[in-house]
Amino acid sequence: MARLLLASTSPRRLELLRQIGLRPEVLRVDIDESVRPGEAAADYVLRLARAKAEAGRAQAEAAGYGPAWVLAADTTVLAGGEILGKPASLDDARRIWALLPSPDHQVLTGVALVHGDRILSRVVSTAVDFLPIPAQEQEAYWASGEPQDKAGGYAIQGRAALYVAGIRGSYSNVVGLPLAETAALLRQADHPLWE
Ligand SMILES: Cc1cn([C@H]2C[C@H](O)[C@@H](COP(=O)(O)OP(=O)(O)OP(=O)(O)O)O2)c(=O)[nH]c1=O
Repeated sequence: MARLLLASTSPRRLELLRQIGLRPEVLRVDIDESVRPGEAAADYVLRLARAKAEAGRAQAEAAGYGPAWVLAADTTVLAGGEILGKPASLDDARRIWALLPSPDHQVLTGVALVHGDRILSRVVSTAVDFLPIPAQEQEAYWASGEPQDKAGGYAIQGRAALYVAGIRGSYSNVVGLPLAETAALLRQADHPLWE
């Protein structure tokens, strides 16, 4: 049995993997997600994805799991030269939203896969053309509960679809896990996709 472990508590990532017919077990890992001074966005998401996957492997080994593939990812938004995480408050969200339509922004996801002593990883970037959120809609959007746990303070798969004029690149990457590229990593690590 090819045991796939997902070192992420993001319900979106689990849902995306299920969409392509995979049924991973979920591990909760906690790592420090602070950005290092001067760190580029691509380096940041790659470092975090790898750290989550390594932490997942350590946890799986401690729990006595047999051979497994441990998958992890981290998503962030790059706009106006700034790395934007999850908004801490409505004021913070307003500041972040103002940076998104300029005229586009990048969503970057780092993906890492650990198997045995190998670690495979890559970064995928999607450009999102984002419309300004009208001032009179901002409070209600915040109150919907959707922005709080999302990088950039919005969810393309949710209400914020109405602010997305278009994207260039992977849609699943924006939701938190680029599926084509993740499948490529799994094949590279000899994980049988469907068995
Ligand atoms: C831009 C955008 C982000 N997101 C989500 C994807 C990620 O789950 C989240 C970014 O936070 P992450 O830190 O990448 O992931 P997480 O905290 O949800 O889960 P974990 O750290 O346990 O792996 O933002 C959307 O769901 N839709 C979007 O349109």
